[in-house]
Amino acid sequence: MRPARDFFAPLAVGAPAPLREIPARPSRAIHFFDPGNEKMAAKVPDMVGPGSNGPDVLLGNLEDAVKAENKEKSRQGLVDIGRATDFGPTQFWTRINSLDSPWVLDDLTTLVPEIGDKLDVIMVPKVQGAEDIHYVDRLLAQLEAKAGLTKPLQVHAILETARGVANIEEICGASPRMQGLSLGPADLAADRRMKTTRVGGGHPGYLVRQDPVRDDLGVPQYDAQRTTYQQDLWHYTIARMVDACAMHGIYPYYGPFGDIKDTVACEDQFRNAFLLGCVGAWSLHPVQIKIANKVFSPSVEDVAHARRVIAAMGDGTGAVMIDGKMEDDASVKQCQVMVALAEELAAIDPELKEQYDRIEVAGV
Ligand SMILES: CC(=O)SCCNC(=O)CCNC(=O)[C@H](O)C(C)(C)COP(=O)(O)OP(=O)(O)OC[C@H]1O[C@@H](n2cnc3c(N)ncnc32)[C@H](O)[C@@H]1OP(=O)(O)O
Ligand SMILES: O=CC(=O)O
Ligand SMILES: [Mg+2]
Repeated sequence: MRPARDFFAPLAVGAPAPLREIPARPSRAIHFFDPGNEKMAAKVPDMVGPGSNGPDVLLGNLEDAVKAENKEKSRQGLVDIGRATDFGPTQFWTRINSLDSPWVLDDLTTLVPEIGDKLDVIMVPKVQGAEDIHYVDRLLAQLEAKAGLTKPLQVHAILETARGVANIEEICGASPRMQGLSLGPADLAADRRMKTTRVGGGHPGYLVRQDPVRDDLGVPQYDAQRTTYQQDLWHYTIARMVDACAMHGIYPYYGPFGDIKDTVACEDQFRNAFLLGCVGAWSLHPVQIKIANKVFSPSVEDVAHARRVIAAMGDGTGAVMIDGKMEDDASVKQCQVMVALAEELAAIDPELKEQYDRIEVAGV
């Protein structure tokens, strides 16, 4: 067991000191691209920069969705992009191959010396427990020291095995490098033996049905028309993820939504995650970037309301009535979360800033 006083000690001589706090950088869309796919890679330079059209995070994916014969090409493509690109305010992440794969060691021993100074976060798939994070933690420290890096790399774990979900709290607290968790619904479904064939989203068979109406004699009419309500397959896991991340001061994300054409359901799934406490989601196709940017930015109406409550609450204690509703110490804290997020996003998104500023000018 590592005693508390050693938690923030570097794990290799010469490695940078771990961060005491994970910075709250906007990361509404984590946009996946295959760095070995020339067409996708060519689009990366135009996706960099402030504003609501690009993603907050560009992630070069080396794991699933990259064919085995292309692993090396994709890794080299990522190095080339990392070297050639000035990412400005856009974060640059990678998803390495899984820890039991034949590629991951080369991923880390190549990426850290070559582009470790450009990378912000390393996403680790199929994390099973704290032992996986400890392995990556020590190896990164050794590689950072060797490469002379001055900024520690952060680590993001994908929650996509039943064991990972069972060990969620220890994963979040395994290292000061831990930046966040993403739900990996596709692998998680397979690992749990769920009877689905989709990448995220809902399922029409997962529902509850209204009780049968009864006739005048009180006999239930089972065959009569009854409303059904589709339920969210991912509610339990997302809620667990949000609590574990909040407890450890790190950030929860919804993962992939594979039905690219169904932008409406994608928006719904992202919004559920946003309302429950997630800060972003993955985008697999350029069309999903805009959806994530919209959903994970507080609405102008919510920000206006939150500012009114904060102004009315003065020092933040007591109770007031606004529009017929009671507001007190607890609701003002929710409003502070909303306004703090709006301010973070406005700092990197000029279009949003203009919208949020307009309500201030209008004096709402
Ligand atoms: C369960 C998991 O692990 S999820 C994470 C792993 N999966 C991924 O990373 C998938 C990433 N996305 C993709 O591979 C692709 O978007 C696909 C396969 C889903 C769809 O690809 P396509 O059929 O080519 O989509 P489409 O024809 O609409 O593409 C339009 C253009 O956008 C480009 N494009 C598509 N996806 C991306 C992307 N993620 N990033 C950048 N450009 C992209 C295409 O290359 C194409 O370019 P072109 O106009 O120059 O020809
Ligand atoms: O990697 C993501 C997933 O859903 O699996
Ligand atoms: Mg996966």
